[in-house]
Amino acid sequence: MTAPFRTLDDLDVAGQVVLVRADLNVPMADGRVTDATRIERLAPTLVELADRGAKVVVLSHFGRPKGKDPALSLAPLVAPLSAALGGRPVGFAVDCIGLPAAAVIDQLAPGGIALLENLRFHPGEEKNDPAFAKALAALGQLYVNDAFSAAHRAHASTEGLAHLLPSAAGRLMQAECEALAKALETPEKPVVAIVGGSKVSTKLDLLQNLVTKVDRLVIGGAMANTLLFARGVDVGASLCERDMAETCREIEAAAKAAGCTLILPVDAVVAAKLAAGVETATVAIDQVPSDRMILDVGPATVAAINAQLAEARTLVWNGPLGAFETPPFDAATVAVAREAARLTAEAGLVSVAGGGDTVAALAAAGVEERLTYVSTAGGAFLEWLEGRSLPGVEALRRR
Ligand SMILES: Nc1ncnc2c1ncn2[C@@H]1O[C@H](COP(=O)(O)OP(=O)(O)O)[C@@H](O)[C@H]1O
Ligand SMILES: O=C(OP(=O)(O)O)[C@H](O)COP(=O)(O)O
Repeated sequence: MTAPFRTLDDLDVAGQVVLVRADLNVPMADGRVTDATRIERLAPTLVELADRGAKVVVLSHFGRPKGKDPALSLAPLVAPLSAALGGRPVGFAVDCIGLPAAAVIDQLAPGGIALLENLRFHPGEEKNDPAFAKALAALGQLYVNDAFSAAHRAHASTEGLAHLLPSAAGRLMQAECEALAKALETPEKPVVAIVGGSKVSTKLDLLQNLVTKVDRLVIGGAMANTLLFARGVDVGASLCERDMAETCREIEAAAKAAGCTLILPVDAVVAAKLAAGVETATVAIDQVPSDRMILDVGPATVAAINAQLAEARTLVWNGPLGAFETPPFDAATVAVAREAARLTAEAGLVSVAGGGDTVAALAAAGVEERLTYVSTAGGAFLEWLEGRSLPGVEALRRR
C-alpha cells in the first residue's frame, strides 16, 4: 500500500543536510529529563538518517516561552539526546536560524548530528511566519517531520517548512499514524475517553467535538476544576480558567445533544499548596475549602471511573487525573492506569493513551508496556481522534 505521505524511504539523504522536526518537549524537573520516552521514540529516525550519511539537524520547541527564556533552553537536552543515540556526539547551536545555526551545521560531517536552540524563542515559529520558515529552510536541503505530538500546530517548523523543502515523515510520525489508525479507526463501543491535565484552554475547545465521538467522557485534572466552576461549584484556590466558563457550558450542551455522558469528580484530594509532604484532606467536591487546591481526584471518583472502564470496550486517555509528579497526588492516576492495564490483559479492552506527561505518569505507574498503544502525543492525538486533519501531517501528504 502506498503511504499517504512520503517517508524516509523516498529520500536520498547521503551528504544532505536534513532538518528533522522533533518534539523534545519532554517532562523535566530540576534541569533533568524525568521521562525520556519522546527522545527514545525519536532516536531511530536520527540514527537511520545519520547511518545513511545525512548531516542531521534537529529542530524542536520546548515549553511555551514568551521570547528568549534561558529556563526553556534546549541545551539541557543535548546529553539525554546523545544518550538515546547510543552516545553519538550531538552539537548545539545557540540559535535556530542565522549564523550560529549555520556555523554549527557547517562543522557537521556526514553522519553528524546537531540540535538547534528552542524554535519558540522566535515569535515567527508559532505565527507560521513565511520569513522565519524561509530562514529555517535556508539551513538545509531536506525536511523530515517526526513530531506527531506537535502536528496539530500549524507552525513554521511543522507546516511552513514542508512547503519549502522536499519533505517526508520520520519513522515515529509514520508509526504513530499507523498505530492510531489500526487501534482506533473503527473503535468498539462503548468508547470511554479520559481527559485531564493542565492545558485547559487549548484542550477545552476540542472537547466540544470529542463528545460526538465517544460515549462517555471522564474529566479530571485541572480541566475538571474549570468545568466544576462553570457548574457553580466552589473550587477554592485550585488551578481553574474562570474565563472559560461559557465554553464549559457549551461542552455540557454538546455532550447532552450527542448523548455522551460526562463524568466529573465527586470528591477530591486537597492541600494548601503543591509540594511534597504537605498535609492533605479528601473532601466531597462541594466541600473544597476556599484556601485549598484540588490536586487529585478522590477515591470515590476513582471508583466511578473504574466502573466506567469495566463497561468500556475502548479507552482513550490524555492528561493525568492529578498533579502526579508530586505524591500522593499521583494516587488516582496510578489506580486508574493499573485498572486499564488489567482490563486490557484480562477483558480485551482496547486502551490507547498519549501525551508527554501522560506517558510519564503511565511509566511511573509501571503500565506503559501494558496498554494497547501509548502515543507520544496528547493534544494531537485528541485532535486526530476528533477527525480533524493535522496541519503537520497534511503538509507531508503526497501531492
Ligand atoms: N488538579 C491539578 N492541579 C494542577 N495541575 C494538575 C492537576 N491535575 C493535573 N495537573 C498537571 O497537568 C500536567 C499535565 O497536563 P498536560 O500537559 O495537559 O498533559 P499531557 O502532557 O499528557 O498532554 C501535569 O504536569 C500535572 O501535574
Ligand atoms: O507536549 C505537547 O503536547 P501534549 O501536552 O498535548 O502532549 C507538544 O509538545 C505540543 O506542545 P504545545 O501544546 O505547547 O504546542
